[in-house]
Amino acid sequence: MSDSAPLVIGTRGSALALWQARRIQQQLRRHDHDSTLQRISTRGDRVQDVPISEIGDESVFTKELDRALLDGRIDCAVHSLKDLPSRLPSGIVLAAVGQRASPFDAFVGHPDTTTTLQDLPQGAVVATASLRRRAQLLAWRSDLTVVPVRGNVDSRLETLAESDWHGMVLAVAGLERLDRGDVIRTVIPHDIMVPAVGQGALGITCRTEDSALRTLLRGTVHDLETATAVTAERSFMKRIEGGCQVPTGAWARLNAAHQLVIDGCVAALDGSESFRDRRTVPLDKARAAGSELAQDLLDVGGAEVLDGIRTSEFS
Ligand SMILES: NCc1[nH]cc(CCC(=O)O)c1CC(=O)O
Repeated sequence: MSDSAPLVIGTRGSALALWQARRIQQQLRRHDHDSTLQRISTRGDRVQDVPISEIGDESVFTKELDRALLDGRIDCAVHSLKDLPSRLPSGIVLAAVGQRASPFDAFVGHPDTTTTLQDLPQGAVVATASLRRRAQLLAWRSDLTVVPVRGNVDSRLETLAESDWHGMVLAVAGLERLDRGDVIRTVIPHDIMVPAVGQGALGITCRTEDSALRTLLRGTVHDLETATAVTAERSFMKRIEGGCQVPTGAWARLNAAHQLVIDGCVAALDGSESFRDRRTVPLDKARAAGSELAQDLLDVGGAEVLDGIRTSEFS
């Protein structure tokens, strides 16, 4: 990084990714740092017809950006934190975490209906390719039918409009960033659906050795409260081993007493078993709380459920 040259920010090319990268660009500009965007397509963008969990690669949305960082083609990369694997490649660091928008999932009803999540008819069809969303929907209502859908947010909404499904689940944050908050029928309460690790937050990666840039990002786009919460969530995910590949979720936040509260969930794919728990700890115990909560859920039966899923799908 030189003082005069604008920073080169790497981003995927989807509307959501570009919105997020521009948001970081604006924040840097407020601190007098100019930057340019470099669009980089990832395997996750190119393979649109296969559920992410079936690609079987945690870094499906990040590998090409990592390559560009290590090759020096970009200085930093902006990601949905949800899409960042718990272990980053050697030489790359999560330098800063941007302020979180809503962490929750949204129920989006078919445009020809007015149904909310709570009054879905018996046997209703809901689309999502996320194992976490699927498992928790079925744990809540075993009569629902869950069908897969992929593609970026706009194409999924089009697919829903043309389908005979009752609705679909998408992240509140992505819909609101794309100015499509109007399609949200129900913000799904966390007692029905624990959000994905990192959902609603942005992660900015750079080269580990680029200490000047790391300091700059910490001083400009980093949000401490979000960082504390996602530290706990990512430590949960590390202990569970597997982000989008397994049906788990974790959501951490600060309470009024300034403690960290983390909810975690591990569920069977068909919703027949579901394990949930919560921990409340001092802020300096965020990392430990995440992995201890994960360990508890594994111990009470989660490990068995996850082992069954891993061997049946990937062997
Ligand atoms: N898996 C794709 C993805 N990655 C981040 C978001 C939304 C924004 C966010 O969670 O920060 C989405 C879309 C969705 O899950 O509906």
